[in-house]
Amino acid sequence: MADTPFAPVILGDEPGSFPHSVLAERHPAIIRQVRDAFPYGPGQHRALDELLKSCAEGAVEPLPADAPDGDRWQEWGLADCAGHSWYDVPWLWSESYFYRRLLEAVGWFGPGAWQGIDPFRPFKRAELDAPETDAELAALDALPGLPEQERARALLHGSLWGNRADLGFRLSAEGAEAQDPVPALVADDSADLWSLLPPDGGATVVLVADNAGRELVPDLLLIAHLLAEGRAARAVLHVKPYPYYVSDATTADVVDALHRLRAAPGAAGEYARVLWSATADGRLAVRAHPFSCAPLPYERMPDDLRAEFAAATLTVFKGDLNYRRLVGDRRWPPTTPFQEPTAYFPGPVAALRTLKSEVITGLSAATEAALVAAEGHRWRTGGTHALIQVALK
Ligand SMILES: O=P(O)(O)OC[C@H]1O[C@](O)(CO)[C@@H](O)[C@@H]1O
Repeated sequence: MADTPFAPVILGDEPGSFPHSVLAERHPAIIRQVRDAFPYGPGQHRALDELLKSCAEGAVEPLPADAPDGDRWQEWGLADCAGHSWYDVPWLWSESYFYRRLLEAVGWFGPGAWQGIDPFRPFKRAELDAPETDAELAALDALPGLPEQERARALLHGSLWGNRADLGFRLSAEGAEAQDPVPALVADDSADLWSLLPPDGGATVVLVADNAGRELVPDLLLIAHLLAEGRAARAVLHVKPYPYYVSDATTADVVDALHRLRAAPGAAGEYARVLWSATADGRLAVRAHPFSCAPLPYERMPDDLRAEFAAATLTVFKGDLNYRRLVGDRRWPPTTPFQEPTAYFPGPVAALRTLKSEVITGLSAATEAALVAAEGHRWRTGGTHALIQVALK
């Protein structure tokens, strides 16, 4: 990291900036949507009102004294952030704490009848049940006739572009889904990725998942392919321990996605059978580590997680938020080599991400110049560009 230029941490304090709009507009919109989606009682409505007020004009408040994860949040910086405006603490921290507080407001942490009821479930289910998902699954029937490398590439790109299916993003980026993605990737290290996963190579692949539904389904299909072709002998899927950033995948969402696949006709059902037997014999494991919902960059991961990533042949981080946490949520010069901010990572690491926030590394100067000339600042946050970046060790 010695040669890496100083890159300031992103805050949400600049009116008109993208991070500011997430705090000022997206979070209130999410509260409204959740409130409308459930027959909550007066206590929950009051708690949601208080959260709305706090987000709009207040300061970050401590957790209740009996919060089950109070100690963890102290470790994660709550004492430093409490009392400050949501806009003046690191944006990554504010966003994560917002979801933590929202879950508390609706009773997720219990005790009581609402304990464990995911406030985002109706949105995630609607997406999984949408006709677009049927069409995407039916398209898999074209794959069995193709050479393995082409199938592998198609499934890798399916997983990559699946990251556009992000419900939180769509809430405030009206029309984003309808815009055509720009097919050329702004960075493409996929040759390095495949070099780590040759057929019958016996690799262990860790996939740090992002969204449920139409992102998780192609992630699972990619895993099924890696296992079926021996490109991976074992896979570990990391999901969130609690609902987060609206559509992030939890274990319940993995179960829903697997049921959806298993019920599908044709090739999709075949992939489901591969996954189902791999979970039964331990070749595919699901983990929900508390740090997956931490408001911190992965550079500060705990030792057990570091050991797990160190033992993997390749760890794949999906999506925008995981990218922010992998490289650090900072204003890097875009030409900073991806290898520099990920130098701390204990093994080979890949990022598959569509660009939905301002953080970016690893671009060539020519690519950056072309993006700026064509779109100004918009390419960073519009969700129409994507990248595959790999840091080999
Ligand atoms: O689902 P993804 O790809 O992680 O994207 C979620 C992104 O949405 C945001 O809330 C705003 O873009 C970011 O904080 C986050 O990076």
